[in-house]
Amino acid sequence: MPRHLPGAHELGQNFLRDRRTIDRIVDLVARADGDIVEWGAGDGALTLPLSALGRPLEAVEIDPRAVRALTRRVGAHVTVRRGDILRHAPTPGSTLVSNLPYHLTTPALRHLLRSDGWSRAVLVTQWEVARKRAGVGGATMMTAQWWPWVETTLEGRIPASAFRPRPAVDSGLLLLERRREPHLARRDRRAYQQFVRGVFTGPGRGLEQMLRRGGGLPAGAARRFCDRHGYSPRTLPRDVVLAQWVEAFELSRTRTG
Ligand SMILES: C[S@@+](CC[C@H](N)C(=O)[O-])C[C@H]1O[C@@H](n2cnc3c(N)ncnc32)[C@H](O)[C@@H]1O
Repeated sequence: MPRHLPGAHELGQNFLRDRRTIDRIVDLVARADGDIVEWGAGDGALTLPLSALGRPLEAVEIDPRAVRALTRRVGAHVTVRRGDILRHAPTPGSTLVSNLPYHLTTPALRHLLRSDGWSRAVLVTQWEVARKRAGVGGATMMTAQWWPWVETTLEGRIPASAFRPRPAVDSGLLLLERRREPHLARRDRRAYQQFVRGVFTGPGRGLEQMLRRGGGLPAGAARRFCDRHGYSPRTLPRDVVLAQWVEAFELSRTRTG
């Protein structure tokens, strides 16, 4: 019996067909040196223009038909590998590029953030995801958890008409850069991320209560923190900006009322 191969839709195969968008992505990648890693190469819409930069390029793709076809079209400095992006570790110092398959956006972002190798990432995601990840109109828990180490910038909107087949929604172009000078030490990452999770998921109606009950801040410290930054009882964790997350985390560790 033939082995089942997932169809184009199941694999999130919405290929980029817009020259200007492809050029913008290549331009963002060209601003840094080092190896390039592409997650989800598909038919090479990005792989081939990226390969013209002449840098070592590793392209990972799960669809064996696409891997075979693309392998025939690239030069010796490009490796096309069949693999799962959720298990792939980008090489140290690399720039990671991906027009992410829609159905894997969140796990792929999580996997990317937990991988230590890459230094920048240029990503295409659904528009709403891109806005949220960049903290536009409020930060998500994942954004806040990685903010001290990774800067995320929304580089623009990509119309649905730039893809084939055409998806239901527009996309966004995201640039993630690992900070050269992080706002917290690497050794604090686990504790900081647990603190942010505690505040986001903590019981309470507004930030002050959530800082106390979810983040463990003494009552007086939580109140003074909110007063100092003009946070009202209706302020939510998503309204807190990077510098104040770091400050609240430091306060949670001093634990003086
Ligand atoms: C949105 S398409 C992008 C294709 C191409 N890079 C482009 O921009 O036109 C996503 C690609 O990821 C591939 N893909 C889906 N799931 C994958 C996985 N778990 N690991 C590797 N590639 C995957 C799909 O087969 C598809 O080629």
